Amino acid sequence: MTQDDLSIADPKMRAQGVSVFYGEKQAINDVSIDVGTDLVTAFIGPSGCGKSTFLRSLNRMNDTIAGAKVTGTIELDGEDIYAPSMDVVQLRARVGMVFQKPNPFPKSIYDNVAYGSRIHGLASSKADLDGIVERALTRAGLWDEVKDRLTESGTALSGGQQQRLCIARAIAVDPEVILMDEPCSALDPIATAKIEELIHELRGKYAIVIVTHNMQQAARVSQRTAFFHLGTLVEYGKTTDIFTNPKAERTKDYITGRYG
Ligand SMILES: Nc1ncnc2c1ncn2[C@@H]1O[C@H](COP(=O)(O)OP(=O)(O)OP(=O)(O)O)[C@@H](O)[C@H]1O
Repeated sequence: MTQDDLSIADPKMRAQGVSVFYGEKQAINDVSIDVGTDLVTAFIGPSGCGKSTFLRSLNRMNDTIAGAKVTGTIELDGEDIYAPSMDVVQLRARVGMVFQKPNPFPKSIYDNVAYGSRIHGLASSKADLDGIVERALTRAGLWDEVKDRLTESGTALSGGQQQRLCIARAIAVDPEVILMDEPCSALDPIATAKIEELIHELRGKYAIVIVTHNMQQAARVSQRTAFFHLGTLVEYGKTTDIFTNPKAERTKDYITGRYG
């Protein structure tokens, strides 16, 4: 793997020698990567290269897939997230996830955002919870559009609004990292632009990792890019370097559209 001058002195997350298996099949092979606190990191690569698999290993979502096994180490602030003592529910609050297809709960807009805070007991009163919901919706750029319809179902919103609702739901529990798995792939260009804008605004508040098929999107939203191919991390570097001066032949071929 080619990796230079990444200077992430104090990484939020550090993966070392990570491999992921589905039964006998190995989907990720010996991947090591640091995720920076104030950065947006994009995972790119052709379909099936393992981007989503690796992303899911960062908050143990692969635990929910029968037969999936992760080896190597992944740390959050230096703490092994696969240690037996790790509380997976807490972990997933600290490392939140936004999926490809917006997946609001069939509950009110308010309850969607309040859900995690209720589970984790983060609010001491109704007024406190109201504040958490308003702050999360504001941060997700949705408050003005929904403040007068908080009791309506989250599923009644447009696709782009639903995705911002899911981002608000992730934000509401005060995560440290937000993982986004192709968050715009089901959205039109206007809704996509809003999510990209939002990613800019959220940068610095959370470490963000985004899987995207769209190389222009990776170039627009991220400061670090990791290029995966056939389960390996081929190249990881500053986004500008990856797109203007890739070191590996395979990266060059991919970003110039020769495959994928
Ligand atoms: N639940 C699963 N069970 C078995 N194999 C899986 C499972 N999920 C993914 N795989 C396999 O692991 C490999 C990596 O898949 P993954 O979805 O991580 O790739 P990806 O790069 O995110 O692809 P895409 O861009 O198409 O979403 C593929 O060969 C895929 O078929």
